[in-house]
Amino acid sequence: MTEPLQPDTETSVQITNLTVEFDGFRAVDDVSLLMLKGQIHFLIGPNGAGKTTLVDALTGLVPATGSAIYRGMDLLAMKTNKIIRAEVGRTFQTATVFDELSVLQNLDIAGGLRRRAWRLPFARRGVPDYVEAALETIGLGAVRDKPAGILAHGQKQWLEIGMLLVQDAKVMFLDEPVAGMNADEREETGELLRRIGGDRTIIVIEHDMDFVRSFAEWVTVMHAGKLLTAGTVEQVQADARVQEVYLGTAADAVVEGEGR
Ligand SMILES: Nc1ncnc2c1ncn2[C@@H]1O[C@H](COP(=O)(O)OP(=O)(O)OP(=O)(O)O)[C@@H](O)[C@H]1O
Repeated sequence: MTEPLQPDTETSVQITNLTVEFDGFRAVDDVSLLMLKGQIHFLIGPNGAGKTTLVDALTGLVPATGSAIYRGMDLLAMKTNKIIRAEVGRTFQTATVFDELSVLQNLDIAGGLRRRAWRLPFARRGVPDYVEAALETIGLGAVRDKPAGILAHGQKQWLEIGMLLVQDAKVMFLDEPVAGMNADEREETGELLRRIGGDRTIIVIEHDMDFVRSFAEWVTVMHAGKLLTAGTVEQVQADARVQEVYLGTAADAVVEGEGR
């Protein structure tokens, strides 16, 4: 693996030779890359490139070989609940909120995951400060007592991000957060990512290239399980191999060892 291109930034997760096999099929094939603190990092690539599987491996959902070092721990050797407690969280392509519970209750329960004790919100008075803060950050104060099930699609995604905030996730993996959103919602989501960035590491799997262009600080491109290339939006867009894989004309254009 080559050295980071931005040596003044701090590595958050160092992934080395990460491989996931399903019955002999390599969905993620020997991927090495760095995720830097304070950076909005996009993971792109055609369907089936292995993006979600990579995040599944980093969040304990599928077994993988290689290593993913975060705060001196190997995420690949940890179970999901331990990974959450280590302040690494994720959202899914389909929002996973509890529809019948209110926005506030969803946030409170997510906070409970971090506190370990499963303290249902009904049993308690008042709203913890960090829940209020998350509510404000995601802009859902006006619907705090509404059941999550009635939220618009975009609002559900923001609630999911709020659920990571109350867990105090320092590394957040977001799987296609703007899929199905209108232009205004996409813009608001991008602004939200900037607001919560700070000292967090934010990894976004995304197909919406306008969104990537507007908000990516770093882009990693995967293709057929492998790392194709990585760089700024401008660098990646100018890379002929990236254009080729998106056009489907260069299935064997993958080069190895181009992480940073
Ligand atoms: N549980 C599984 N068992 C077998 N194959 C799987 C499994 N999960 C994913 N795959 C395969 O691994 C490959 C990578 O899938 P993955 O969902 O990670 O791609 P992706 O880049 O996230 O694609 P998309 O953008 O369409 O979500 C695909 O060929 C997929 O069919």
